[in-house]
Amino acid sequence: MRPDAWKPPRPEWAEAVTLAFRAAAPLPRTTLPLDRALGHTLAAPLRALTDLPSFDTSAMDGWAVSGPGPWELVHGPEGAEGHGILAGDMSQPPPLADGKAVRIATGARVPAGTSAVLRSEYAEPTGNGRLRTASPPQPGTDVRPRGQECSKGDELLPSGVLITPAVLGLSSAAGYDALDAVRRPRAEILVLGDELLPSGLPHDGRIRDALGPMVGPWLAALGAEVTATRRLGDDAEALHEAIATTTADVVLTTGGTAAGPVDHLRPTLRRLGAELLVQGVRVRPGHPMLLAALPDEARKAGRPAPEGSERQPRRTHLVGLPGNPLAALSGLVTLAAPLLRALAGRAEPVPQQAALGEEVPGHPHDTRLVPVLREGSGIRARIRPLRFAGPAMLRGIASADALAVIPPLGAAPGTDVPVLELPW
Ligand SMILES: Nc1nc2c(c(=O)[nH]1)N[C@H]1C(S)=C(S)[C@@H](COP(=O)(O)OP(=O)(O)OC[C@H]3O[C@@H](n4cnc5c(N)ncnc54)[C@H](O)[C@@H]3O)O[C@H]1N2
Ligand code: MOO
Repeated sequence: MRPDAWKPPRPEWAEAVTLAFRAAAPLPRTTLPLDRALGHTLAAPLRALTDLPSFDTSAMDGWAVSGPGPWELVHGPEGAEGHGILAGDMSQPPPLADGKAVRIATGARVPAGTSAVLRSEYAEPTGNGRLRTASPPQPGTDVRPRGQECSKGDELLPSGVLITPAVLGLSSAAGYDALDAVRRPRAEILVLGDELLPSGLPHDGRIRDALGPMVGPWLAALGAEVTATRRLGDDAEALHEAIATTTADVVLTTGGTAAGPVDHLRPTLRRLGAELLVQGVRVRPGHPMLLAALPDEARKAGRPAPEGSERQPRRTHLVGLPGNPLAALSGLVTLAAPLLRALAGRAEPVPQQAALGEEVPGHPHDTRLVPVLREGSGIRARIRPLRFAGPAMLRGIASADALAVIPPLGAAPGTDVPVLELPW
C-alpha cells in the first residue's frame, strides 16, 4: 500500500494519547548499577533478596531485657557500663537468660531470649548492677522481628514502576547492587526554520529559537536520553538525511508540520516511506502535530526480515511538533509523553482531575489544553487559566502548574477536568 493511500486518523485528543501509547513496545532491558538507574523503569518485579529486617533488630537505644523486671545487668561486648551490643557487631550476641538485661543500640541484633527492648529514657539503673523501670515493656516492644517488612522472595514492586530515589533506597535495603531496567529511549531533536536565531536579539523578521532550549530538557524530564538538538533551517535535503540516518528511538521535529511553502516534513516522510500513524489531532493549540513510524533498517535497505523472526523489527518513531511554541508543547504532552512511556515500559498515564475556578471557553470542535495555576487546597482547591496562553506564547506556561484539558464547547466553574502535570 502506498503510504498516502491510507488516510491516517485525525483523532480527538484522548484517542491520540492512546494511539501514541500503543504505537511502541518497551525497549530492551539492561542491567544498571543503582547509581545509574534513577529515572529508568523496572524491567522485572523487584523481589526481596533477603528478609527485612534480616535479623531481629532493636528499634531503640536502651536495654534488651528478658522477662519481667527488675533485671540483672550482664556484660555486653564492652562490659555492662560500656556501649553493649552495637549495630553492625559482627559476632552473634550470646543468648540472654531470664531476668537479665544487656545494653543495646538501635539497629543492633537482639540476643536470643530477649522479650523486649527497654528504652533508655524509661530505664533506671540502680547502681548495684541492676536495672528497673516504672513502665515494664510488653513482650516484643521495640523489637523489629526478622521479616517484618518482607521475606526473601516477596515481590516488593511490580515491573513497570519508575525507579525513584525511594525505589533505589528500597532496592539497596533489599540487597540489590544493580537493577534490571528498561533502556532509556534515545531522542534526537531537529529544529526546523530558517527564521530562527540561536542567540542575540530578534531582528529583520528573524526570531529567537524558543524550542531548541526547551524540548530537550522537557524530554529529559520525561525520561528520555537526548542525544542531540540540531538546527537544520528549512533545508529539505538536510532533513531527509537527518531522519534517514538517525540512530535515535524517537526523532522530534519542530515546525514544518503545516502546508506552508517551506514545510518539508510531510513530503520528506512520504519520500522515506514512513507510516503516518496520526496526522493532526483535534486539539488546540497544536492541531497539525503528527506521529509517524519510520521504516526499519531492513526495509530501508530493501532486505527481507530475518528468517524465523516473529517479532516486528523495532521502528524509530517521529513526532512532528508544530512550530508555534505552545502548540509544540501540546504535541509533547499529547504524542511524545505517551510514546516515551510506552518505550520505557511504563503504564498509560491516568490524568488527575481538578475543579475549575471559573468558566473556561472551549473550541467549537476540538479539545483545548490550557495552562493553569492551582489555588487553595482540599475541597476548596481550584485551577485557574493563565493569560498569555496564545499558541505563539510561552509566558503563561512558564508560570503554570499544569495543563488543563478543556472539552469542546468549554466547561463551567466547578467542573472537574483532567489536568496534565508538567514533568518537573
Ligand atoms: N493555512 C494554514 N496555515 C496554518 C495552519 C492551518 O491550519 N492552515 N495552522 C497554523 C497552526 S495552528 C500552527 S501551530 C502552525 C504550524 O506550523 P508549522 O508546524 O509548519 O510551523 P512553522 O510554520 O515552521 O512555524 C509556525 C510559527 O512558529 C514559529 N516557530 C517555529 N519554530 C520555532 C522555534 N523553534 N522557536 C520559536 N518559534 C518558532 C515560526 O516562526 C512561525 O511563526 O501553522 C499555522 N498555519
Ligand atoms: O497549533 Mo496552532 O494554534 O494550534 O499554534
